[in-house]
Amino acid sequence: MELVDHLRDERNKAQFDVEAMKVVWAGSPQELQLCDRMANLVANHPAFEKLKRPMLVRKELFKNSLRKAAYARKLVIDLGLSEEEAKWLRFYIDEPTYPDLHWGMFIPAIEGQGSEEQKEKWLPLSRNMQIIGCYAQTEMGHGSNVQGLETTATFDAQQDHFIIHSPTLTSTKWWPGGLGKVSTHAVVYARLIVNGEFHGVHGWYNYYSFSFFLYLEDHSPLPGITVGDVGLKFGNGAYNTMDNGLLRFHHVRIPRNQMLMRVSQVSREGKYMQCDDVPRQLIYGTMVSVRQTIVAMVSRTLSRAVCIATRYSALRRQHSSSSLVVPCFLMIDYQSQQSRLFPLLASAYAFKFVGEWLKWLYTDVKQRLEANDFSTLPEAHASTAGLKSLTTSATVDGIEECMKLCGGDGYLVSSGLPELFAVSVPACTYEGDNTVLMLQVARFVVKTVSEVGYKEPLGTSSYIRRLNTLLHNNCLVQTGEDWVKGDRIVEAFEARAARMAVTCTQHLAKFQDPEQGFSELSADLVEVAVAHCQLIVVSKFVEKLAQDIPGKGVKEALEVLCYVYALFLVHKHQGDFLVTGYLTPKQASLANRQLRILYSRLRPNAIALVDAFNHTDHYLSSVVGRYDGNVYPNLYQAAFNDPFNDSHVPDGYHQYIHPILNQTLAKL
Ligand SMILES: Cc1cc2nc3c(=O)[nH]c(=O)nc-3n(C[C@H](O)[C@H](O)[C@H](O)COP(=O)(O)OP(=O)(O)OC[C@H]3O[C@@H](n4cnc5c(N)ncnc54)[C@H](O)[C@@H]3O)c2cc1C
Repeated sequence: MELVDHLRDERNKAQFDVEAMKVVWAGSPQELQLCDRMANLVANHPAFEKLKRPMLVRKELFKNSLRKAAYARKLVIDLGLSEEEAKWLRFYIDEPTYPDLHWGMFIPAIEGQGSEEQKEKWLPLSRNMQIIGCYAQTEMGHGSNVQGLETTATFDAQQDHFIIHSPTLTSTKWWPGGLGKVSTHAVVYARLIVNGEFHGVHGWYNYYSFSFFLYLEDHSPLPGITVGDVGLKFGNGAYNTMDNGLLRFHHVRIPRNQMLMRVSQVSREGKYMQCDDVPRQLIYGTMVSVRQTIVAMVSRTLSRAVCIATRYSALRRQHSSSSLVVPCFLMIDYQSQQSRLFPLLASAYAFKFVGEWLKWLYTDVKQRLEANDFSTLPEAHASTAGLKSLTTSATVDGIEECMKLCGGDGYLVSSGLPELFAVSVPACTYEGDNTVLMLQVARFVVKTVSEVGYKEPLGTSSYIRRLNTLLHNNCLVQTGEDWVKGDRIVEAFEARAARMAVTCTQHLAKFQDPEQGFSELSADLVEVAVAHCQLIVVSKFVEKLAQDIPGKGVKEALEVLCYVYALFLVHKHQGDFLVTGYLTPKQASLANRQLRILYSRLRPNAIALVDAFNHTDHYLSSVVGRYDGNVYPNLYQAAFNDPFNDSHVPDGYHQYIHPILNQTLAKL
């Protein structure tokens, strides 16, 4: 049968070289090739089928995910895949499972916090997956409040052991992925008690981590350990493939050398020592690394939702208001649809580029830390925390919007969007609750503002050096075209962020107790942090455009996306820009008018821009987002693929419907 491309006309409208844009999106020709290879390896392997996943009950679902993880491991071994290739293989399998935590948290924790000897012992075992580990920090009563962690590790000098104990119900380790059923080992965070003295109660990095066995040979828990799964989570399929666990200790003894001892140690005699040559700040480096990975991945998640909604919008026809009989309008041609969809398309690209920059930042910070230079650490920490928060929140909201953009069919599991939403929501919570992270960013920004004059702001906060100019010079825009200039846009975001930060800093100064002030103004402080982070995203997009970008029309298409992203934010947050006095109402309205012009320039490129994400149909797993656009026959078929349609007579029909029809309910 001849394959028909229902989106061919849309693809023909593209004004840029899609293959060149694929390279820009992937980061390099090598990355494109790598991702393409791994995506197709997964798409063509029967073990990684995923359409039935939302129909499975938890136990079947979990077994299915274990099967996939085993096949993935087998492929890694059989094909001799590198760690980088294996990472992309797992990504395209598209199912949260224990290896995510094993590779993403357990191994980095040992690498970052284990002594050389411990690394030599545990890393080969971990990398061969002869042991499987998880990362157990959160407790039932203490998530964001890491200072409150209650699990204790008491040193027993006589036996050269630590005794790990959960003194209260609220000290139960709660949520760690991979812990519930699979992990043989855990890195557990606990308060260290040596000679009756607590060590480290002043911050999360003062907690101590221990890596040890949880199970006996037959996979029954070691004596004193209670372990299990926290229970069913939101959504069908979604994050339920992961065994997020609970863990309690009843005076569990582990050898002293199970404490991760790179940063501090306890000697055989029970002497606690900080290792002077290894800075504790190194642990921040791990956080920066994990969060920058989240930002890198989340742009792909948003791109996936946007790809589905854009393709469906470019296929589905509606009636025009003048003719209610002849369907003529494509959904994508409604201005209102464009004003909801195109900013999300632009956001996916914006987040991709800021993710690339974060990757660079992490490498830079790592090199500096190794050379004992901590000068950029606070700024790097604030940037990664803030961008993790900003991008994951926007992505989750964006997926929900994409669902609505597809109308009723977006709500069907077969659209791929409900499960994508359900699996993505927790990214707003894990690795730091997004609001709590924004408050940390706000602290950093306010501190930077208050130190102006005697401490030089660095990197992404260097705009604060020009505080005077930013506070007093208002926007110079006179025409709509004035809005599509990179330096003007960046200056607008700088002025807004600087003015909001200064106002908040002044309000905080009125409080005698700074912490009380911080608490009372926390809602405003979050907005300061959002303004600071949006400035980072906008300025990194503008910086990207200053680079040499090959390919016919590619740079021009990206310019449109950049200004759509920025002007959409100006429009959405125009209250900030107006209240701070930087913009006049006329300038705000010019921005909005220019945004509409940009939407019309983006329109012909819309399908090509989502094709440039290079997503396979397997990865999208969406009937309405298929590459060929052949939606309706497949949507119809998907309904009949649901086992619920196996029979016309559902279970319970005779028992509960007949009595109503036959008027025999009295016998029920
Ligand atoms: C799917 C999933 C996987 C996870 N995986 C792991 C894992 O592998 N290992 C692990 O150790 N943990 C894991 N976690 C736990 C996760 O790290 C915590 O859920 C997270 O730190 C938030 O803590 P919490 O749930 O206690 O929420 P809370 O901290 O209780 O937050 C609840 C609400 O209070 C607000 N809030 C909290 N503190 C403040 C404050 N100071 N100021 C203002 N508002 C505040 C928050 O914004 C939020 O709205 C996972 C969680 C999920 C959902």
